[in-house]
Amino acid sequence: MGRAARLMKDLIEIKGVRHAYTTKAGPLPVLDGLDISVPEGGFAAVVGPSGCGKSTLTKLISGLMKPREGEVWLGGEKVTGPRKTVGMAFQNPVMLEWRTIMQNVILPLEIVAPRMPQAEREARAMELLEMVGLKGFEGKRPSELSGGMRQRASLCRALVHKPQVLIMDEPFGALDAFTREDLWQTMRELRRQKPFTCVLITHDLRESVFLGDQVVVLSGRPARTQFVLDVDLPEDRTLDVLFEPKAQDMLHTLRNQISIAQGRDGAVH
Ligand SMILES: Nc1ncnc2c1ncn2[C@@H]1O[C@H](COP(=O)(O)OP(=O)(O)OP(=O)(O)O)[C@@H](O)[C@H]1O
Repeated sequence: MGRAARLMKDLIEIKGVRHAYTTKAGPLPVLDGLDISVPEGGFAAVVGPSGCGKSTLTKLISGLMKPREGEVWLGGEKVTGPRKTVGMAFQNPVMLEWRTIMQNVILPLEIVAPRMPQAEREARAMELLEMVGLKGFEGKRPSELSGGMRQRASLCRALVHKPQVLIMDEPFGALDAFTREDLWQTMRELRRQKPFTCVLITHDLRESVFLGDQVVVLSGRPARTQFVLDVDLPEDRTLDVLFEPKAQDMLHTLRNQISIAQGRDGAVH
């Protein structure tokens, strides 16, 4: 975790979480002993084998589901239901085509702050749209934007109500490599300008190291916290950092941990 984050209290605490889904074939254990702490302003990237329970984890943090065992705490309060203080972004940003980009971005404010004047809502949205490079596109319809631009707009929408926590489930997974790297930099810039606490689910180890200040590796299903990597890289990192030996070592360690999680022998394959 970063130096600033290290000094602060934990905003997200996941303690001994176990969860199983009820299926026709009986209970399907998905999480089996998850412990994750994210300090205020921290960024946890979560990686793990396919189907190990990463999306389930996002639902537990956001309060959309309750764990069968264990506890999830957010800002000193136990999570027992959906929270207004959480923002979410997914792989496929669902934008309403009959609304403009501006109208899509202010949507969460219409729900969580119904009495906020429209001008204030739009000012907040505009500030974010400018920060992600979408100034001038606020009047367009979602279909008039590229996939990367839609994902930028979706990040603005996830942040417009100033959530305590941003939860992202594979938000850059469907983008081409260059657009993805652009968005990584946008993410870091957004956090530099307006700090927030973040949990990112990803399959991309480079992304986890570039964006995270800790990388949590989950084991295969039922998942437990297998390994936590402290990403001790400069706060003002650029993409070049990924080519440096320190980052390469981290990527190598993570690759080995994923192999272990997949039930292999720990060697790089
Ligand atoms: N509502 C549900 N009912 C029953 N089983 C479910 C339900 N939701 C998820 N599962 C199962 O739980 C397991 C974990 O699902 P989850 O989506 O959390 O994994 P994941 O790690 O996010 O997957 P991926 O890496 O493929 O995106 C999967 O085997 C999935 O089929």
